[in-house]
Amino acid sequence: MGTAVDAANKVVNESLLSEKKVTVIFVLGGPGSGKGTQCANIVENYGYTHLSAGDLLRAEIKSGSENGTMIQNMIKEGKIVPSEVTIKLLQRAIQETGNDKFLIDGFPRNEENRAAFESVTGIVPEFVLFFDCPEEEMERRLLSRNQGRDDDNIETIRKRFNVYMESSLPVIEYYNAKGKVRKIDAVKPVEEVFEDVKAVFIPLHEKVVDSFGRIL
Ligand SMILES: Nc1ncnc2c1ncn2[C@@H]1O[C@H](COP(=O)(O)OP(=O)(O)O)[C@@H](O)[C@H]1O
Ligand SMILES: Nc1ccn([C@@H]2O[C@H](COP(=O)(O)OP(=O)(O)O)[C@@H](O)[C@H]2O)c(=O)n1
Ligand SMILES: [Mg+2]
Repeated sequence: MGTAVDAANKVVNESLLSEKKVTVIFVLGGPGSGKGTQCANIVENYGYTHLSAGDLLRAEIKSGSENGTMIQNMIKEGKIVPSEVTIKLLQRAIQETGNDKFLIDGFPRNEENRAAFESVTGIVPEFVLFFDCPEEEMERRLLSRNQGRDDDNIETIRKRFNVYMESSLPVIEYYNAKGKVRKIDAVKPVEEVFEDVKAVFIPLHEKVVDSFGRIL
């Protein structure tokens, strides 16, 4: 049961979100597991808005915000930025779009992220799409990503893997215990991984039509 403050926050945020029912899917998996790549495919096929927590943080650095230096240092060290910063960016992005369904990629990355998002927004994810990939494959992909990222070097990558094992996997376990994890074998080629992703999304989006052609 949440506290009175949690309940009050939830009411405020529900009204901020115009009491519209917002559908959220968390997209999780280690660094380099293919979250961003598959989110782009899902957006194209199923009309979700993709919100990458890492992209929002990098945009915040570029915008010259007062938090920029702190965020830049944490990313370089592979550390997780305090929830209040990331959640504000996610909330703003959710409110800016006209859409009502979102893929939230790379968030929550630790227990603090998870609990704060739930109490601040009142949003519970439909499910968690989890890209499961061995570390050596993720390392190979990150080292050849070539997006000019400060954190795609072997020293930071090792730190990110440690943070993933210690802080992010427990969040996936938390949702797994609630039956909310849809696990995808992410080591296969992009197209094959997307076939498995589609198998998760098709049942959500297929229309059931009766014998008169009416959508039920
Ligand atoms: N299934 C795959 N097989 C091989 N390379 C992949 C696959 N999925 C993504 N990649 C590549 O690996 C790198 C990391 O992918 P990305 O989607 O950025 O992962 P994440 O967002 O989980 O860090 C990118 O260069 C991407 O093109
Ligand atoms: N919820 C989040 C997500 C990312 N980040 C930071 O942003 C970095 C890059 O995240 P990302 O999701 O873009 O990285 P990938 O998993 O896509 O490689 C992380 O290593 C963290 O330093 C964070 O602090 N909190
Ligand atoms: Mg990514």
